[in-house]
Amino acid sequence: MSNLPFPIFVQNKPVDPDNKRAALAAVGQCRFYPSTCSNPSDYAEFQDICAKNKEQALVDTDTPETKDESKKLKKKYMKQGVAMASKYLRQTLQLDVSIISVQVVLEGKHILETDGCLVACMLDAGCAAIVVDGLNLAALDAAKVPRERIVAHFSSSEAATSDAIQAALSFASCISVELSNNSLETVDSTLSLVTEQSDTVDFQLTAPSSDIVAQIISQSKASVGLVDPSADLLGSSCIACMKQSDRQDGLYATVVCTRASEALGLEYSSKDSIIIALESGAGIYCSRSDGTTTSSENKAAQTLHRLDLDFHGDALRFTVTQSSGDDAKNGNGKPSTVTAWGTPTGIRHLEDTLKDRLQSAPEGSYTKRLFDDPDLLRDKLVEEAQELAEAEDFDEVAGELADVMYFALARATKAGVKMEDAVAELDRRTRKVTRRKGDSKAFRIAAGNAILGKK
Ligand SMILES: N=c1c2ncn([C@@H]3O[C@H](COP(=O)(O)OP(=O)(O)OP(=O)(O)O)[C@@H](O)[C@H]3O)c2ncn1[C@@H]1O[C@H](COP(=O)(O)O)[C@@H](O)[C@H]1O
Repeated sequence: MSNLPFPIFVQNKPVDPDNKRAALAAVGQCRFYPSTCSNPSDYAEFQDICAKNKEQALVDTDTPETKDESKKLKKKYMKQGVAMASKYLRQTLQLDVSIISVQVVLEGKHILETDGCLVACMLDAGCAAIVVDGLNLAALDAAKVPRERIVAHFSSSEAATSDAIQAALSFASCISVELSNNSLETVDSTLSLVTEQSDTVDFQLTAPSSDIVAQIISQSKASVGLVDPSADLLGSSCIACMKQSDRQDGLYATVVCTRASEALGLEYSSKDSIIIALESGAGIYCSRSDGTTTSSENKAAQTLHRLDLDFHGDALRFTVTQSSGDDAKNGNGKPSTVTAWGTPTGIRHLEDTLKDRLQSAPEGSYTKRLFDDPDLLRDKLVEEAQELAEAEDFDEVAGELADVMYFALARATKAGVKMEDAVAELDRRTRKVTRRKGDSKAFRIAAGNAILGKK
């Protein structure tokens, strides 16, 4: 994907619909400063997370007599810390880390006093990277995570000397520099210091012109973070970074898809419609016939999660969730629960069928039987999982996998969980840095065997 400028929340709340900033992070990436970007009670919540990590770091696992107990305690604190951080990101800041790359700016003292535990905690909770003062080499070292997950930040171009950048690059694959003068010369000189192919530089700008943003982003390795931008500035800067549309009306083709990457339709975007989409957090597009943005009716129909620019820089993808209910219409009067190409197939079709069965099922529906009999559903899940585990040839594995998917989807549908929710969880897990041992659980095996034995 091509690069778009991203918001840096220094003073502003990341999600703020009242001030027309409902979905700025939908550009795919954002950075936030926990100490200043929201109200004091939110910061207190973040400090509780730091305190929990400190508790984890202080557990003594060196004393042989108490080693096992201490390890358990450490693991317990770790899980508690990750749960607190996940809640803070998702509920308090309303950032969906499963679909956007979220960077959190951490103070060196918090990293050092938690012996790096806070870093692992924030990354396990779904943050894509942590941002640390590039001059604080002790904190960068104490973070103890792969350098791809660390951004070394310099609060001025004067601080980002050649020596300082080289030192920081031992720990971080991304350098971030605050550009107070918006000087393109500084951009060039900084970029020339970062020679490794995969290393990058973020330039942090306050209220720049969209031309400057486009010029910086056109350089390879460079990204731009905008400090507390309005939707207008961010949207205009995004458009400035895109290639000119080859359509006469200047609109950009926009593929609309679900979180599970199913294409729902093709729409068109203009600068105005992108800005309104970022302001409102809805799937808003531009009409090809009269150039107007789609109606407020549409705002209720699609929640915007993310927009991406394609490799060529002239087509967009909007990832949305459509509100369910056959009466929900999008701006073109099409039912929102089906794709522009008619009835879906595959997993989406099965999911829709199962949802229907929950409302009303025909005589003899097996799915209804499963919904009405939780014990049967549990037993079938165990049975089909075992059959999948023991299947041997290609066809057998495919068939058993289909069975497992059917029963698993029946279980999920009964609980109101959608495939998209599982996809979000899988995406969130890709950010984890710690690995669990993952042994099988004896009591679960015994329970499964009891089910299989009674057949
Ligand atoms: N994908 C499935 C599906 N997979 C399995 N099953 C049923 O699950 C039951 C148990 O499956 P088993 O493999 O154990 O079959 P079995 O015959 O009991 O045992 P074996 O002989 O295979 O060992 C059978 O009645 C299967 O028909 C399914 N039943 C329904 N669906 C889908 O769900 C939709 C709605 O189904 P109804 O609710 O029945 O209308 C259907 O249109 C399908 O798309």
